[in-house]
Amino acid sequence: MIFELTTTMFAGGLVGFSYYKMNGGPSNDHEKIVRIARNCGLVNKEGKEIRIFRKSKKNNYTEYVYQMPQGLSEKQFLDKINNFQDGLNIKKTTVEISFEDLRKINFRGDLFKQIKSILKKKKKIRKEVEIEFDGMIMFRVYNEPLPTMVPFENELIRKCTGWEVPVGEGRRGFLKHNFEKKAHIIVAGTTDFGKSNWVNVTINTLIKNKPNDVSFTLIDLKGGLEFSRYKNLKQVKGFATNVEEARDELQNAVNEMDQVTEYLLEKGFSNVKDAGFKDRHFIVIDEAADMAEDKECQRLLKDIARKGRASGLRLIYTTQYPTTETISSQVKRNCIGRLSFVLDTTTASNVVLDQGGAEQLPIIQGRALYKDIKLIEVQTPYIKNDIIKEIIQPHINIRPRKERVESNAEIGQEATKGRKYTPVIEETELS
Ligand SMILES: Nc1ncnc2c1ncn2[C@@H]1O[C@H](COP(=O)(O)OP(=O)(O)OP(=O)(O)O)[C@@H](O)[C@H]1O
Repeated sequence: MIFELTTTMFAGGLVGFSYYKMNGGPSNDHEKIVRIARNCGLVNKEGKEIRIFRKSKKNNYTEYVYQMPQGLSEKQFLDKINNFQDGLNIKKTTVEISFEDLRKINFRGDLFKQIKSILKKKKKIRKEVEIEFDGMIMFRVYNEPLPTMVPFENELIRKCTGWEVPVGEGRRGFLKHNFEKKAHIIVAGTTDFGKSNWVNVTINTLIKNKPNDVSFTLIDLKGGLEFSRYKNLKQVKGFATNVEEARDELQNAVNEMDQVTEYLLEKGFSNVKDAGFKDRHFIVIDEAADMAEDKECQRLLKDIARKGRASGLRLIYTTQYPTTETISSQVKRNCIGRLSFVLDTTTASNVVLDQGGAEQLPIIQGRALYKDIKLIEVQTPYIKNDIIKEIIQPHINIRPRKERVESNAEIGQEATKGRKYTPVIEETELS
């Protein structure tokens, strides 16, 4: 009896809601889009507004396509993306109660408590919007927002082959960056939004998938804390924590690059891939702004950015201060890969992505824009310290790097005979 009463009340609620909608309640998303555009001044001088051309429901979103009045631009709409998003989300809540929930009610127990706990399932829906121009202005309104957490797991590593690394979960699926296609990448973003985490995701994926072919030069100008855990890995060729050391390590990389280039020229190959070289050497710079004023570092970096691709060098260039001083035009031109977490200004976004957008990202750690043909919003994977520990542990070389380098250089020489190494295992705190 009570069950019938409850379900009747629920059904009555639904009817009431439909009646409310029919009689001028909240408008549908199409009407809201038109109204928001009008309120944002997206109307041309003749007073013409966007006009609906097509609406289509897809798997996880609805697409609204409008004719754009002459005189307006895609950029004007993109600049207002937050207005559209907020406008579509005003008071948008729903109660997720199924008949199954109602069936489970124990009518002999505390009914009030049980109904209260069902109502707690009330879920806030946050619709997210994408705007694109393709002759017409297109709004994609997604049913579900992007996740705010994508854990880095073995499954993600398995999705990457060769020199691919995870970029993140986008609205149309999982996105990867391929260092064979885009050799160098700029990673920018305001402090604390996920640059170092993404670099860790990249380093660990490469160590897992290419343990014998990958090598790194790690330049950590934020005091060495971020990369110290990798210092004694067999894959780490160079390690720098200040500008002087960075200069030396960059010079070593350039010397290696010149030798490889010479070999390629001699043998008539145009790049290491054609020559069948398996190795790739990643120069990872955490906070490039700290060497912006060092002329020698800048010269070496430009050289690597320009010639490194063909000779197997890969550049990962991160900064929280993207300006024309911290990212020189030559570095930028040669870093085709771009990933940006939230930035303060449109100007900063322009430096990294050649367009605005990063300044409008939601304030969510790990949320970023990846530049492909278009900008793609992603939630980057989050890697935990224990996973890093597990991946790198088998590769820690108990001899300090400097001695390893000397040892390599002396292989086959008399000098190595009877040499005593002191095994030093450096315990580093994982941040
Ligand atoms: N992909 C992610 N998903 C969820 N949370 C994340 C993600 N990436 C980073 N975070 C959170 O943000 C914090 C800061 O991340 P990270 O150190 O990578 O930022 P950063 O941009 O490198 O900052 P800084 O420029 O100060 O070094 C992390 O400790 C973590 O809590």
